[in-house]
Amino acid sequence: MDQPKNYAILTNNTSQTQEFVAKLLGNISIDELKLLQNKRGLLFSRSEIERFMDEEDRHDLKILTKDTPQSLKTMSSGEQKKALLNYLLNQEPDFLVLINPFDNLDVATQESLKEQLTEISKSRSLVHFTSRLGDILPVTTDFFKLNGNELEKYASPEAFWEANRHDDPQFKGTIPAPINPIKEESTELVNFTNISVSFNGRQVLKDINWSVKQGEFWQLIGPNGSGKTTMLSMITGDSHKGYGQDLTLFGQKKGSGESVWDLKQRIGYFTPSVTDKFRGYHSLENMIISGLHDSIGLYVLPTQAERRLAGQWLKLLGMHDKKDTHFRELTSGEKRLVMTARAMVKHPPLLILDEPTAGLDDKSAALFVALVNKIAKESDSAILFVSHRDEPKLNPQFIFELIPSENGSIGIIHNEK
Ligand SMILES: Nc1ncnc2c1ncn2[C@@H]1O[C@H](COP(=O)(O)OP(=O)(O)OP(=O)(O)O)[C@@H](O)[C@H]1O
Repeated sequence: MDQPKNYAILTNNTSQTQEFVAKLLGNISIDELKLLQNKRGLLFSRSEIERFMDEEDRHDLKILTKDTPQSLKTMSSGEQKKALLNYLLNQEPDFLVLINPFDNLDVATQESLKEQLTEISKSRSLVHFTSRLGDILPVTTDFFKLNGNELEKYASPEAFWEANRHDDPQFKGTIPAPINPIKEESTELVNFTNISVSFNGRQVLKDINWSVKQGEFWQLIGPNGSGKTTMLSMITGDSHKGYGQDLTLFGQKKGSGESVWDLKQRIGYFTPSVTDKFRGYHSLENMIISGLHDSIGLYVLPTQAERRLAGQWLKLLGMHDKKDTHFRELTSGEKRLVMTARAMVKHPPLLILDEPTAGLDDKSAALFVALVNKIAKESDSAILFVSHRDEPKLNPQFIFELIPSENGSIGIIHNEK
């Protein structure tokens, strides 16, 4: 039997991936992929996982999780992806369409998924849509780029790699100062002392000790399911697991009558799914100003000072000429830069960025990382950057690593990378 073809399709901010995948799975003829014509393909993507989560939530249909009492929603990304892949393989498709399969996965899980896909690629074709060059599988036989809806084929792997290298991005100018600086009395923003967390009798975090002080730049890493989201939600006030334990936030012991509103005031938070809340027609200027009011739209007329400040941020991002453009018209990379500016506009004592580069192409991710490094250097905000990926150019001062063990993850601190 001939070795099946394996296709890598590099995507960028212009790619209409969803439309293209719909064509491919709908058996609409695509010249460059004609070997897949009339074959049965199945989709492995984040959106599929979300669709199954929705089925569980709304219709109580446990499809991917039928063999476990746990819901898909509470599983780690690695557990969710494993469940989806098993489900798809059981249906014996001719080919698999993968969209950014390694996003949100830790290094070890990425490696084991890579091995599994390499094995699968021997018996069926893979069509791998990826925004990251580093994710391309060595078994790839045919290289493409998706520009808009057009597939561009490269004559050789060498031609592909040569054409898609990119230079390091730079921002010109400095981080704009806040209008009303927030005075933070406590030098220690976060303190976990021997914090442990269990879900349904299973311990997830064990004796976590961690202190984040003003102005520090931390990266929080750990394999899927190690408890990163659990820790973050204790900091943002979205989890009650901190009550009755020795958790202090901005100098106030958890459970001592602190208000969640007060907490939110001191934290700038960004995770890519937040972007979905902004579906209306918000101009970029209003988007940034709304960060001063913690609102989704803007309900009061902005002051001159606020408009000036928004202008300074947009200038820094190289989007000054787009101040009246609607947010929804931006590429996903641009949206994340604007959302980060929005989270940062007040200069909150703590800026949390949760998997902020997931799904971005290399160029947009590098630009995002350059912005974060700049914020770390030029502001007094402490930064907490959560990611699985080793973002090559990210310059955290400290890394907090969660290492799973049978009795829950323990935390280890590394100085710099
Ligand atoms: N509400 C819940 N009920 C039951 N189990 C939960 C709940 N929330 C989290 N878990 C479990 O706790 C563990 C830690 O989950 P958490 O989401 O904090 O990990 P993570 O490090 O953020 O993972 P990922 O990187 O995949 O997002 C996982 O095994 C998860 O299944």
